[in-house]
Amino acid sequence: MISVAEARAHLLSMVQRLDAEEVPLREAASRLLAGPVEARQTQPPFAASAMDGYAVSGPPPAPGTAFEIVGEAAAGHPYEGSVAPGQAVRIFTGAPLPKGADRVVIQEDMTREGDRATVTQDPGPSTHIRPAGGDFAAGTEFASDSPLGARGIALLAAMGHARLPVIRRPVIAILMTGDELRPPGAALDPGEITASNGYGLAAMVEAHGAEARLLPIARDTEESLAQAIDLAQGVDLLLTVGGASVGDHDLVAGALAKAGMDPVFHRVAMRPGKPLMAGRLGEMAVVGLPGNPVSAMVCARIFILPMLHRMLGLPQEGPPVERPLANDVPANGPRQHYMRAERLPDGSVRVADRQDSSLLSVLARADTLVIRPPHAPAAVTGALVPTVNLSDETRQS
Ligand SMILES: Nc1nc2c(c(=O)[nH]1)N[C@H]1C(S)=C(S)[C@@H](COP(=O)(O)OP(=O)(O)OC[C@H]3O[C@@H](n4cnc5c(N)ncnc54)[C@H](O)[C@@H]3O)O[C@H]1N2
Ligand code: MOO
Repeated sequence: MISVAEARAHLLSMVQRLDAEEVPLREAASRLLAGPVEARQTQPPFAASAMDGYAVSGPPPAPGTAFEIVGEAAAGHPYEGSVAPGQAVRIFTGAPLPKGADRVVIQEDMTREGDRATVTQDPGPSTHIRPAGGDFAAGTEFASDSPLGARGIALLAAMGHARLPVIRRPVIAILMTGDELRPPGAALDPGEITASNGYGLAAMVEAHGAEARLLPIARDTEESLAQAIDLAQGVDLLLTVGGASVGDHDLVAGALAKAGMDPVFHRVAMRPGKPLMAGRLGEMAVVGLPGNPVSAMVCARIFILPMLHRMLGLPQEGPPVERPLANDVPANGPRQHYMRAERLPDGSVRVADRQDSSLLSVLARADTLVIRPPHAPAAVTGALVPTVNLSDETRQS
């Protein structure tokens, strides 16, 4: 059995950053830019009025100064002439500043009668002008190593990008296996249970930028598994779920070997997740997750998300955060234990009483995994323990 760290290193070495593809701006949200892009234009493209008022030339006019109104400038409707001393152009927010104008006096500080406008109070020093390029100049670089969010999309739109180069979405096939499994909602015959973890895995990888393909549930026969593995050909990563252990009906490793998979490892000193296996099938990485729902979800959090981050070119997450325990935990056995826990308002973590790897209700309540290294001695309330955040699973930028 290899350690968690060894398994993670193997798994990361099985994938690499994917190629770029170009997508319309409207499809770029939550995608990763493949590299820096440059502003295609200057913003604002021209000096513009920031207020509704009168464009005039010269220093701030004193109260009582009168101007002759020679024209009008509105957003999208420039005034083509120029403004001479003593003249004013009626101007609205967003309009290009006319030639010769040095400032905008806001309309609250002026009064108008026909073609004359007179300053009624000190307009102060502000010019109320947005200079050309005040936001950014053509050629300004935009780079981001996190998924594009609303603010980035708005800026890239302003920079004039109708299409953007983004990292291709990894395609992940998810294959649940087992004669006992029925889809959610289907009636259960004796001995049958509802398949659950594949749906959770799909939600998790989709929240992190992958395209998930949930394959039809395979039966515990070589033919059914071979057929399902065949359906997955061409994806970046195949996740099988179940049938990974040592029982007579655990046929997945055999079926993958028969399909030509080069095994990389089988079994990891972790809990849950001992039967985890991995290999390469042509260009495709394959990870065999244990069938127990919590085992599959925990292994995906610990191993599949880092693989996904590598494929997307995202930085790997930092080291585990240490938090104080809110209750005592016993000494650990030989496998690294990822214990389901809840963060309390004071920042401490309460480890759940029941840690069986079939208990989805406990996992759903948890927001943290407390990491207990192999052979860790008992730890008491208040002791600092390394933790993994589970709420990241549903992050969506
Ligand atoms: N003699 C041994 N038995 C077991 C060992 C062992 O080392 N020696 N390991 C145990 C551990 S740890 C785990 S984890 C399980 C995992 O085994 P498999 O990957 O072969 O999983 P299955 O046997 O197919 O299923 C386990 C359990 O989970 C249920 N299941 C399976 N798929 C799903 C699904 N998609 N949705 C919901 N539930 C699912 C399945 O019905 C079983 O109850 O092996 C131990 N045994
Ligand atoms: O490793 Mo199993 O996943 O403990 O339940």
